[in-house]
Amino acid sequence: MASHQRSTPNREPQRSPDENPETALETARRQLARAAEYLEIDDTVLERLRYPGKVHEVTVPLERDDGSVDVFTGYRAQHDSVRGPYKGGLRYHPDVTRDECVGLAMWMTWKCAVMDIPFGGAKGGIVVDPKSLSDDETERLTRRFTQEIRDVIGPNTDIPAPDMGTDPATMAWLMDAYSMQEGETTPGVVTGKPPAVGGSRGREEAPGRSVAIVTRETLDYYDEAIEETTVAVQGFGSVGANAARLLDEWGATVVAISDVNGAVYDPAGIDVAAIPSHDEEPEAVTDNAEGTRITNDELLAVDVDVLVPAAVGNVITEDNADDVRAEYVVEGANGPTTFAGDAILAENGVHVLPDILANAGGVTVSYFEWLQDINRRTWSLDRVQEELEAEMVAAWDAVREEVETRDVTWRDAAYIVALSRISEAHEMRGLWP
Ligand SMILES: NC(=O)C1=CN([C@@H]2O[C@H](COP(=O)(O)OP(=O)(O)OC[C@H]3O[C@@H](n4cnc5c(N)ncnc54)[C@H](OP(=O)(O)O)[C@@H]3O)[C@@H](O)[C@H]2O)C=CC1
Ligand SMILES: O=C(O)CCC(=O)C(=O)O
Repeated sequence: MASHQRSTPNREPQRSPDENPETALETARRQLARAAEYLEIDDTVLERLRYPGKVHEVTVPLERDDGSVDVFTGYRAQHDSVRGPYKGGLRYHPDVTRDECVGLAMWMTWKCAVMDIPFGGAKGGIVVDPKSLSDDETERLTRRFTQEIRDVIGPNTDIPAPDMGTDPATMAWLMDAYSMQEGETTPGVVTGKPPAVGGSRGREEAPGRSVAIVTRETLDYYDEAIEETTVAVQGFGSVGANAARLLDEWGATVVAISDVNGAVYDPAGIDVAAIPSHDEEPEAVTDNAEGTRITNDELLAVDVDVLVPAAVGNVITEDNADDVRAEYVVEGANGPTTFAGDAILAENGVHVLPDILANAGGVTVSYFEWLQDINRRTWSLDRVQEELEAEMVAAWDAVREEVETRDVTWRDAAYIVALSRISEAHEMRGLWP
């Protein structure tokens, strides 16, 4: 094991779920408990799923451009690998915590299962504001972080990918740092790389594309014409910008978008293709989009048909869920709705298409990328988009079937699909070595 790395087995004190209910981990555990009520899952399997398999905490020193040294903390939480290698993104953000990584890793386990992808769930990150780093500093930080987690990642063990604050360039540095240590080029260790170094065409836009596909299928199911639909999107990064642009292309009117500094609202529609995404130019929405300036909180309450929260977690809570006027909430971000907020939306008849389904295009194309890497093949963009379309429609349909047969919410239905597959795999493999 690399120096500075501390692996902690499952030693968390048993706490009531009422304590600290707003964390990603508590929300994930409450959602798990709720979905389990619909299924006959072995208690020991259920208890196991409440905890991560392992959480790795590492110290990452960084030499700044001026020669000074700062020290950052990084995590890799590995939740469950019963269906395949751990899989999930790396987040560079000042609010990254151990518990947040564990909650996000749990969601990855469910997400891969709802898509029927042979991967488990992981998530990691570094507690850092990426905007405070130069490109050279980001590269050095990423290479050192890779060195610290090298022993616990690999193409058959745990395969990282981008998340908030990381991008294809970050993944290329990770792949290079890992490959240098291995002594051979190992593209399958990470996904979301640039196509020049084994990345898949279409990966960057994939989570936004899946948000758009899930929105389209759902509107169609409820007999709503997409051309008559208005949409508000919070966050204009990999997920938000691509979702907004596709929905606009398919005929919807995007009336509100946002970045970290606030939102812009124009009931006549915003030309989303003309606004740079976060990857192209951070904070570009409030600098470029024309319309009325509103806050990110106000965006959640805009009178639209579809609301796509695609930035940070915990934005729809018990305090503001009643203000949501959209009929459909399609979760682009991971965990944008708290457990209490979700209950209010359900009571108000709002259809919530959950994150583990809606933004799963990212990990699905990551799976395609991994297949291309380990088989040394390259797929065309058309093939990636066709296969993503087919996978998303199949997953949406499996969830729709549970919605209809059990008369449950879309979130509960997605959890039922995922948990059935995971618990069956656990029961077949057995708990003990
Ligand atoms: N990237 C991926 O493959 C996937 C990401 N996700 C999830 O989607 C969400 C967004 O990720 P991604 O698009 O990659 O992130 P990016 O870093 O590409 O973009 C994030 C966007 O959100 C804005 N933003 C940041 N903080 C806030 C805030 N507090 N309030 C409102 N807007 C904010 C940013 O604004 P600014 O430009 O001003 O900084 C930017 O527009 C996350 O929850 C992530 O976990 C889910 C599936 C896959
Ligand atoms: O592409 C991946 O492996 C995971 C992306 C991710 O972190 C997510 O879906 O939340």
